[in-house]
Amino acid sequence: MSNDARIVPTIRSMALVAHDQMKDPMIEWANAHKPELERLELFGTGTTGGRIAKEAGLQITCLKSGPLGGDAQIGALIAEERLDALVFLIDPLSALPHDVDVKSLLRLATLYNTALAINPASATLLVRAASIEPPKTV
Ligand SMILES: O=C(CO)COP(=O)(O)O
Repeated sequence: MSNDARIVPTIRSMALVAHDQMKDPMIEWANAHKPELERLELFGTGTTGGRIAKEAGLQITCLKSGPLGGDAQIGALIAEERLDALVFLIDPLSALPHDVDVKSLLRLATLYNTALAINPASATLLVRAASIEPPKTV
């Protein structure tokens, strides 16, 4: 990825992940942003992705459930540079048995400069930005 692309990224693919307490907000958010999301290649962890497919009617590739390796699979997509953006609605009030996987995913998103939103407000700004074509470089 060139330096320009790292500063003004093009977003064509996005992963959607939500902890249990954040799944209802994720569904509400996905329904509110369906037109923008339909233009992207979507990936999701098992339960989040399944609910988005069913309750928002979006086409999404569902990986394993987060605690069973789904977070690691999303991290692998990032490491393979196959993912442009991640919306990860994190529950700030619960302890999670797979916290190491959550940390690893956030670390990889940071390392690879993946566009990242961890709450609905920033996710909205991210998906809006994703629908704007970046300026052409000369
Ligand atoms: O646990 C998760 C993210 O850490 C989400 O996984 P599910 O979408 O399978 O619930």
